[in-house]
Amino acid sequence: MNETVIECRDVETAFLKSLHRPILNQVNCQIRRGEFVALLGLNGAGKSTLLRSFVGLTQVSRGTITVDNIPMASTTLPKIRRNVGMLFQGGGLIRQLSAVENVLCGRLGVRKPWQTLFGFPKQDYRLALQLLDELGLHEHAYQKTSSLSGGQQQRVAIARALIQSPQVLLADEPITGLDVMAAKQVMDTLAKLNSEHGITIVTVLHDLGIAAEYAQRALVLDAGRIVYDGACHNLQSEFAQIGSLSK
Ligand SMILES: Nc1ncnc2c1ncn2[C@@H]1O[C@H](COP(=O)(O)OP(=O)(O)OP(=O)(O)O)[C@@H](O)[C@H]1O
Repeated sequence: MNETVIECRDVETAFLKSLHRPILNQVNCQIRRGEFVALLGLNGAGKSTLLRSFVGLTQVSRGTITVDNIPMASTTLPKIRRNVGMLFQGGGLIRQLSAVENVLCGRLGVRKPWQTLFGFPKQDYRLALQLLDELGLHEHAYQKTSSLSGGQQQRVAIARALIQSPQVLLADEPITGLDVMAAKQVMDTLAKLNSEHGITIVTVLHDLGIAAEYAQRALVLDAGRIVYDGACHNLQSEFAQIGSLSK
């Protein structure tokens, strides 16, 4: 539990004239294996930028990021990305493809083009269907994702991230725009992946109550800096001055 899986040391992005500051400003943080961490902060605080930096999608001008003790660099990125799955804001599904086809897209990075020329290998299909089954989407496997509800789409996106068997799952606002029931299903799914499969979860959230319910630790960002790193149960009183972080 105490093993560090992601570490940021003095991470800084380039100075942005429009913001009069770097998006990330001397960020230091650690994510430990098996944790469920909520990234919180007001709009524009830098949450998504920090989350994306954990998989090398943010250009960092200073400082270091290590994942599983591997320093992030262009040469190490493929190895790092094999172990870290990402759930993008809005899910990022291909709407005209079925749920199972979207999940299979998660295998594109590990399959050579010739291996998918005539369709994905049977074992990939079996795994994709098994994941959809585990996430309660068995009956929807062959349905176009455009016809699924928001919560179902988000679970397809989770299955797509899981097909590469990541040890860490990063989720950028996974419940934004979902109704209460769908949001609960998605958060319960992330909680189950964390508690039953030991997957480390780092998720951007806007709701302090949901963070307190699901996460063990919160990192709160303000103007590109981490202003709080600690337990979730006190968040409401701790951040009363900025009220709810909800959009
Ligand atoms: N590529 C970019 N070029 C210029 N500005 C950017 C870029 N990416 C992000 N920003 C700006 O940096 C700030 C932080 O963006 P980021 O998306 O990380 O914030 P956030 O905390 O996730 O916000 P939200 O809650 O609104 O999603 C914002 O003001 C955003 O407009």
